Amino acid sequence: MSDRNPGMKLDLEWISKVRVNTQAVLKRAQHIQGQKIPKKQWQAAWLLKAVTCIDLTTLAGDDTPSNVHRLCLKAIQPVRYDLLKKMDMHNKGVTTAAVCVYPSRVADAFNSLKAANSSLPVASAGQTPLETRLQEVRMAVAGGAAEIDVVINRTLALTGQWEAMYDEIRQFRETCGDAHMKTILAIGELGTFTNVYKASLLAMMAGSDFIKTSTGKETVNATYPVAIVMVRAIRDYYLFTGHKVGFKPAGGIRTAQEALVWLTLIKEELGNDWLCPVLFRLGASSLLADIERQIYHHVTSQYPAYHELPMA
Ligand SMILES: O=C[C@H](O)COP(=O)(O)O
Repeated sequence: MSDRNPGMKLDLEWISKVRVNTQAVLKRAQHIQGQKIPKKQWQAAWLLKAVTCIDLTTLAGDDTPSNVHRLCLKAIQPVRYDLLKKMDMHNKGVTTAAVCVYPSRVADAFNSLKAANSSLPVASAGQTPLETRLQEVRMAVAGGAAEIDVVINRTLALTGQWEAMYDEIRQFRETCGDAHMKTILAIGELGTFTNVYKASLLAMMAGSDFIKTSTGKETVNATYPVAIVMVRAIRDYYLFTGHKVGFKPAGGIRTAQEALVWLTLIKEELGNDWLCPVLFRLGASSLLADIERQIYHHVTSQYPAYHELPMA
C-alpha cells in the first residue's frame, strides 16, 4: 500500500463551504457511462486489471470456515489457469486485491491464506454500535486483518455533528494501528450529494486510507453519480494535502461491463495513478464470476457452462 494518509486537523470551515451541483454531477456520470469501453484484448486486459482490484467479499450471517476457505482459494486463483495461460498471464501473479470478511471470520481467512502460502491481505468489515465496532476492529487486527472497513455513524453525518464524527473515525484509525482503514460512508443513507462530499472530506481529514461507498447492505449502494462526488473530494483533498486516498465502490457491482465503467470513471476523474489496488478497490461478492466468464469468452469465443467456472 502507499504512504498512509495521516489525516489533518478538522477544518470545519472547509466542510461548511461545500456545495455540490447535482445537475453537473448527474451529467458527468451520464457522460462516463456513455463512454466507449475497450474491446477484444484491451477489454481482457482491463478485466484482468479489475480482477486485481477486487476485494473478494463474503458478508453473510451464515459464513463458515469452509466457505471462507473456498473464497480464499478463489482469491488466490481468480481466473482459471488455462485461460490465463492462453493470454500469457499465468505467471504474472494475478490475484484479487484482498478477501473481505466479517471480523469473526478474519482468523479463518488469515489461516487459509497462510496455509496456501499467500500474502493476500484479509480485510474485515463490521456494522454494529461504536463500542462493539471498536471491539470488532481489535479482534480483526488480532486475527491478522491487514485492512479494516469501518462504517460511519450516519446519524452524525445527517445531523451535521462533524466534530463527533471526526472523533469517532479517529478512534477507529487509532484502533486499526498498522491495518489500513477503509471508511464506509453508507451513501444510500446520507441524503444529498453535499452530505456525501462533506462526509468524504471529513473521513479523509480523520485519516482514512480509503473511502468506500457502502456496506452492500443498504438499499442504494455504489452509484456512478455518488462516486463522482466522492472522487472529486479525493482529488480536492489530494490537491490540498498531497495525500492520495483510495476509493472503493461496493455493493451491487455484478457485471464485467460495470467493472469497465468503474475503471473508466477512475481513469477519467483521478488519472492512472489511482488505477491500481493500492488506491482502487471494487468491493464485490459476485462480480468475479462474470469477469471470469467474459475472459473465458475472450479466450475461447464461447461462453462457459456453469460447471466450467466453479466459483468459490
Ligand atoms: O463490501 C462489499 C459488499 O458488501 C459487497 O456487496 P455485494 O454482495 O452486493 O457485491
